[in-house]
Amino acid sequence: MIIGSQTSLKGIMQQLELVSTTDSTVLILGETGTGKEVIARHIHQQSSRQQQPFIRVNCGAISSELIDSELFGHEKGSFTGATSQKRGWFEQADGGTLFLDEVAELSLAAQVRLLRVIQEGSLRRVGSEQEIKVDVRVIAATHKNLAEEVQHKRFREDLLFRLNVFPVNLPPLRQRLEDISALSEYFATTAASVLSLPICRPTQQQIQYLQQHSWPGNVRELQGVIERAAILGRGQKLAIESALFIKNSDIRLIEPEETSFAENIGEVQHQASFAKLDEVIIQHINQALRKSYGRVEGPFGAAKLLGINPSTLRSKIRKYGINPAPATNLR
Ligand SMILES: Nc1ncnc2c1ncn2[C@@H]1O[C@H](COP(=O)(O)OP(=O)(O)OP(=O)(O)O)[C@@H](O)[C@H]1O
Repeated sequence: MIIGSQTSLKGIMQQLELVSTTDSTVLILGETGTGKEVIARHIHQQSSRQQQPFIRVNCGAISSELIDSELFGHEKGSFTGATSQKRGWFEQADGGTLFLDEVAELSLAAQVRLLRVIQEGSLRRVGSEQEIKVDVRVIAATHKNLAEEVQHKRFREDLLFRLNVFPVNLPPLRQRLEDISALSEYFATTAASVLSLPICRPTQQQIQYLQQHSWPGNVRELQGVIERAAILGRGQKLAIESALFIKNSDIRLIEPEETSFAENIGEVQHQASFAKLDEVIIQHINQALRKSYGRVEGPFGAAKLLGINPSTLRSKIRKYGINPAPATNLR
């Protein structure tokens, strides 16, 4: 279920309708938690490959020594530890879709080989001279600014051109506040079912409260907050203020009590009324970071805007767990 397909994501969904049925490579760009994988799966499901495998590979999670073998497979004995022949992700996705998540994390050497497979539609397993034909649709995603990565020579320009046939820019949640209501309702319903609790829907006032948050973790963060709110509310209400408070404040505030977590809820809710100052500070810092494109220091940095020392700002960023990265679209 893609929430927002009739609102903030409507334009994107219309584009996806056009591209899904083709075999075009798609590059999905967006901050962490904006729904890149959700979109990749949707493209696959709308394509003629829907009955074939959809394989997701987190390129950032594989060590550079193993990446070739993981992507392209290997022959028995091709390196120490290669005790048997192995088909790589490309071969496993044959006929279907390979979703290369965090593609910017690939080493430059792996990028060369990836480009070759995409262009030629064939690969060689590690330790083999034999060309194997593969029919794979590639969808790649990253939260990084690839143009910047190319500039810093961390990403190959030719691969970017090849991947960037059809770019999809997913906006961060703070730029699609109109979806917070539907997303919260959806997550509240799924949380209730998972937790076997009665469904509690967010009130209008709670939606407005949620819309004031900056959501550096985007939809994933909202999902976590709503689930926590359902637990804290024990099936009677969504305890949203407490859920956000626990996330943003020092968790030790509620730990010293020897009583159970559930018994602490009343206390936490009482403390939550004092949490607003933290919330304001976080939002203000986020606003300054957005204005300064994530720069902390320097004449155009966020510290200057806020009138504080960069080191003070850094310690606040750490304290509040703020993500200082700017919006990462291809510019
Ligand atoms: N539009 C949406 N409708 C419903 N659920 C969504 C939507 N967007 C994201 N989600 C949910 O939010 C969570 C994060 O989404 P997803 O994993 O697709 O994000 P991502 O951008 O791929 O994250 P990362 O960059 O960290 O890999 C998932 O649980 C997903 O189901």
